[in-house]
Amino acid sequence: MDYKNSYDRYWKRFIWSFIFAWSGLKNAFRHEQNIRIHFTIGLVIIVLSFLLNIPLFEKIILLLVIGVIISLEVMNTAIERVVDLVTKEYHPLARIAKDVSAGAVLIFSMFAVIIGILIFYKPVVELISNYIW
Ligand SMILES: Nc1ncnc2c1ncn2[C@@H]1O[C@H](COP(=O)(O)OP(=O)(O)OP(=O)(O)O)[C@@H](O)[C@H]1O
Repeated sequence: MDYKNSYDRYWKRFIWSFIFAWSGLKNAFRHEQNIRIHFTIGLVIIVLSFLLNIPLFEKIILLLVIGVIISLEVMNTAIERVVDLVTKEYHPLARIAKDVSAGAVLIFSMFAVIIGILIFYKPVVELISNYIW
């Protein structure tokens, strides 16, 4: 019976952790413009990858990159909230924490742009040349 109880507790905790995570995502999506922008760009990229017949392996890379960027944005939001919780006053460490956290998103976004150009360059050039000739 003890085993049964702890099993139930384990699954309840597991399910509740998803509910809490979903609630955090809803909050971040509602309040963070950058997350909405990255989400929209991600959707556009996925639709374009189907329209331009991008190979499956490259589609998987694009999905991975989009997932990492949105996750980084969510993590950046969490750091911003913790900093705001610690101090509402101006503090050089608060500035550094927020700026460094935003810097992490910026670095990956720049690599994402390079990956996007490498993947889309050839199909887009082919599409344009087919359209012109
Ligand atoms: N408590 C603080 N002390 C010092 N500088 C701060 C503080 N809070 C914010 N800043 C600076 O202001 C910038 C903008 O911060 P703010 O929290 O307004 O926007 P954000 O970090 O982009 O968050 P949000 O996306 O919610 O607007 C930060 O990147 C940081 O440089």
